Amino acid sequence: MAVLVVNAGSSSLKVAVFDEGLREVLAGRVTEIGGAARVEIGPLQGARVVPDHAAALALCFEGMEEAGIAVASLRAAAHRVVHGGAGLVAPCRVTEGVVAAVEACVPLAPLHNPANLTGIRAVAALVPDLPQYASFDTAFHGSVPEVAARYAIPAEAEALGLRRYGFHGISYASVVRKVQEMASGSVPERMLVFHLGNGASACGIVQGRSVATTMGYSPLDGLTMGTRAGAIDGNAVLRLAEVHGIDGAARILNRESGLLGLGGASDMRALQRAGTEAARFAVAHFCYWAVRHGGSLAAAMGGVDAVCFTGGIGENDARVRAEILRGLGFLGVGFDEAANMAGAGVLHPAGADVAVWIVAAEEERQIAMEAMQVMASERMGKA
Ligand SMILES: Nc1ncnc2c1ncn2[C@@H]1O[C@H](COP(=O)(O)OP(=O)(O)O)[C@@H](O)[C@H]1O
Ligand SMILES: CC(=O)OP(=O)(O)O
Ligand SMILES: [Mg+2]
Repeated sequence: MAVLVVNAGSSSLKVAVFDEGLREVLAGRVTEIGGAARVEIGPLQGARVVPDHAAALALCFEGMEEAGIAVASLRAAAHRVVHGGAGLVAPCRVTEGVVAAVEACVPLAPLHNPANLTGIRAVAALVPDLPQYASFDTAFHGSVPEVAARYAIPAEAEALGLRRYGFHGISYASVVRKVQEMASGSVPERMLVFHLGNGASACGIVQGRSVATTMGYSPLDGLTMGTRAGAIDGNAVLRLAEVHGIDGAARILNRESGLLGLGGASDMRALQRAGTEAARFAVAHFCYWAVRHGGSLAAAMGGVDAVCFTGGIGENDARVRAEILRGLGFLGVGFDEAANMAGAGVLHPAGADVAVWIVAAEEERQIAMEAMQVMASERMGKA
């Protein structure tokens, strides 16, 4: 009996199947969804036109069956849900109430929550009796102090739910777990973690708990991203809404900005290949703002003992890592150029005060572990 994990990102759909001993028996992904996507699921490999997340999920089921994993053998499905709002703060069983709460958060995470709901509904349609579970990207940031979570706005505005929730929490939790495993139980006191994917954020983590993060009310704030603007003055948002209407402003800020708006492509690999002046500027903007925000998080922690990179760009793009690490040199961060180019796990030189690591995000395993914990407590409740 196995657990199917569905991780719908803004531009990708990742699936994995874990057995009861948490061994990964299948991992697959569809990336660059929205056009000529790449498909890597068991025997299904190559380029395909995949217009949306529903089509990507259908391909995942096809690949799973072809790889010899029958849908009937699944014991549960577990999903990444990006925005859980104020109410959904711990992994849980998916009920109608949970679906309604995730639906209510769609305006807060327009690129993500619809894809997460697509996954939940597609699984329910295919295997109606399969128990489903959800883990929330917002949950890891429940430890952030009020001073970092609140905007300086009046109470009536705060009452609309306008506060900084933070995202990529499943990834940050998996990084903390993996560093803990690496260091046999302990984690560095102050960790600055960069999750650099299509969506990008950074997080200050003290004693394994989030104390500050760059994303806020929605996954739009903070770093320059694939198609999202990152931090922008509220009055500039109002001006865009005046000229383009609210939907137009939302489209520009969420889907047409970031690397795409500056450099003509949202995908870091494509930008690095393009090598045009605009592409170079977009990459420079990405790195500059990662450093600026990293400095702010370091200030919130009173210094840094370790820097970690994760996510598609953080794990794979040596040039971006080098640029960011050079910018963080003032914090005492050093790195070995050859280790960085080789993509080794450990990037700091021997004897360094600040550790620098590449830690592959294990969102799917984290989600499976969390779902299994909820299942275990359900069994305890029944016993
Ligand atoms: N080898 C690589 N070199 C540079 N960038 C890469 C590489 N592999 C993946 N990326 C980038 O990672 C980003 C996607 O990250 P990922 O974490 O998979 O996205 P998502 O946010 O959709 O989960 C894209 O910009 C892609 O170009
Ligand atoms: C929250 C978020 O931005 O997720 P992703 O990086 O998968 O788009
Ligand atoms: Mg992602």
